[in-house]
Amino acid sequence: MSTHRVSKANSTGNHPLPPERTRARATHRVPAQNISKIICHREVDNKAQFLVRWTTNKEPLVPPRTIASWHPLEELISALHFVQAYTEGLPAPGSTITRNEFLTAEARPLKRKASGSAGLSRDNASTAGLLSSNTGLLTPLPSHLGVSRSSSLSSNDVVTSDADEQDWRSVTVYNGILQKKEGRVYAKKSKTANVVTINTATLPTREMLDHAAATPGPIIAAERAIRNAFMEKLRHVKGVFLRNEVDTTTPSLDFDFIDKFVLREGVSASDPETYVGCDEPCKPNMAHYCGCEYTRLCDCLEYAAVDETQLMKDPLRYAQYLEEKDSGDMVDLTGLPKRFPYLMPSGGRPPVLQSFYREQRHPIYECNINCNCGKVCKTRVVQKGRHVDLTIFKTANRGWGVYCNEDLVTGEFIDVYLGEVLTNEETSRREAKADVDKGSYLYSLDKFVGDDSAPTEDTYYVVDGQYMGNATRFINHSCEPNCRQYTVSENKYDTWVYNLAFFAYTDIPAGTELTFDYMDKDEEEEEDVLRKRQEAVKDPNNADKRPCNCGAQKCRGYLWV
Ligand SMILES: C[S@@+](CC[C@H](N)C(=O)[O-])C[C@H]1O[C@@H](n2cnc3c(N)ncnc32)[C@H](O)[C@@H]1O
Repeated sequence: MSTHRVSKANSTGNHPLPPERTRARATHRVPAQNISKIICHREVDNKAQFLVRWTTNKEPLVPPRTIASWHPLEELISALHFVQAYTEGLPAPGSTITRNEFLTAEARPLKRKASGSAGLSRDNASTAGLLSSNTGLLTPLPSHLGVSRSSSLSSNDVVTSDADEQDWRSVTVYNGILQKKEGRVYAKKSKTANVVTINTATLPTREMLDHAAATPGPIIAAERAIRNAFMEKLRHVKGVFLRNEVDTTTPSLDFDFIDKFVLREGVSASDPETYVGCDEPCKPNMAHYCGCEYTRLCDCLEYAAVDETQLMKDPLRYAQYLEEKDSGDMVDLTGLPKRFPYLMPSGGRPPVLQSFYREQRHPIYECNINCNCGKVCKTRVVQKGRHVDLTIFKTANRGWGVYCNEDLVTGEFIDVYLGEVLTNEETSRREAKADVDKGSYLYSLDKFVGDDSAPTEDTYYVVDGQYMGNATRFINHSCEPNCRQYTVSENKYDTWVYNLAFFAYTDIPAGTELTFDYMDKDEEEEEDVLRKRQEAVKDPNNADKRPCNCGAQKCRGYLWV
C-alpha cells in the first residue's frame, strides 16, 4: 500500500475524475426535502440534466402519481445525495451487465452489489410524470407525444402514448407546473391548467434509458460535483484525507462529520461540569510526572483494574480482596493499588496503552475537567483527541476503508467512534427501515450491562455512525485485526455514555488499512477458525449474512459470525 495522500487542496489529484472543476452556481435550487428520487439523466445542449421525481406532502411519500421534471445539475446542488444515490445505482463502467439488462431493469429491479457487480436500481411505482424545461413559471405546452389533454384529469388517468416513436428530448410533457420562489424551484400539481398527464410507470422510458446508457457526460459532471461537495465537508476536518484509485465514487454525501456525540431523543448524558474529579492529594506535578500515577490515591482510578501483583505485597489486604471477589459481592476498591492505563515513552513519543488494558479490555478511566491534576496529567489521552492523520480510501471489495498516514506503535491511540446516540427503540426503528444491502454503522454502548444502575439488554444506547460521525466510521472489519476498540470514560459513574476508543493492537506501518473485529472476539487457533468457517458456509442461517472479504488467514467467512 502506498502512503501517498490526497491533499484537501488537491482533491481531484489522485482519482480518475476529469481534472477540470465545474462547480456551477445555481440560481435556483430544488429543495432536497421535496425530492423522492432521481430516475434518469440526459444531456441537452451539452448540459447535464436529471429527472427528478418529486414527493408530495401526503403519505406515502411516493404516491401512485407524482410529478417528475428535468433539472440541470446546478438546481440540484442542495440535493446532490439523491444524484449520488442515482449515479451509484447505475451499472459501473466495465461491469458485466448487458445493455439489455440495463434497459429491462425497469421490469426487474437490480440492486447494486458490492464492488464488481452492479445493477440499475429502479423503482417500479406507477407515477405520473412531468418533463419540462426549467425556465420560470411554466405554462402548459403542447405535447409532442400525442397524449390526450384534459383540464380535469383524474388520478386514474393513464395516458398511453406513442412515446416509443418520439424523440423524447424535444418533448415537453407534464402534469404539474414549476414555480420559482425565493431562489428555489417547486413543482405542484396543476388543478386548473390544461396540463398533460402521462403514466409515469413508463418513466424513465426505454428511450430515456437508451440515451442515458450512451451518455456518460452527466454522470461525470455529477460525480465531480459530488466529489467537490464531499471535499468541502472534509475541508473543515483537520487531518483527514480522501483517496480513491479504484473508481469514481465518493463517500456518501448523506454523511456529516462531527466532533462529538449527537444525543438523540430519549438519550441523556451527564454534563461534564458535573463530573466528579480527583481531589487532594492529586495535584499538578505531584511527582516527577504528575499526581494521578499514585493509583491508590487518585479518585478517578477508583474503578481502574486492581494491580494484584502490587496488592500481594500486603497479604492480609490481598486475602480480604480475594474473599470479596470470590463472594461475588461488591469489592471495596478504595485504597487498592490500581493499574495505570497508559505508558509515557521517552523521547516525546506518544503515550501507549499498557499491555494489561490492551489484552484484558478493562474500562479505562481518565481524569476530567474537574480534577485537581491539570492538563499534563498522564491519564489524559483519549480526551486530547486524534493526533495522527487518517485517509479514507476506496478498497477493492469492502467499500471505503481507513489508513493512518503515519506509523503507529502498539497501544497508540487513534481516534474515537462518533455518531448519533440512539435509544434501543430508535435503533430498532432505524434497523427496520434500513436497506439490508447498505453497510452497518451501529455500535452498542453495552459494556456495563448487568452492573448496578447500568443499562440492561433492553435499554442500552447505540451509536449510529451512518449519517454522522468521523473517519473511524469507515474502518472495516478483519478477523485478524490490527486495532481494537476500548471503553474509555472521564466520568466513572456514567455507565451509559462513554467513549469507544480505537488503539493500535499491533505496530501498524503508515498506509496499512486499519481494521478491527466487529465481533470483538478473542484470538483463536487457526484450525478452529477454519473448521468453524466450513461450518458457517454450510449453515443455511448464514445465507443472508454478508461475506467477509478481510482476506485474513483466520477469516471466519462472514461478517458478524
Ligand atoms: C462501519 S462500515 C465500514 C465502512 C464501509 N466500508 C463504507 O464504505 O462505508 C461497515 C460496513 O463495511 C463493509 N465491510 C466492512 N468490513 C468488511 C469486510 N471485511 N468484508 C466485506 N465488507 C466489509 C460492510 O458493508 C459493513 O456493513
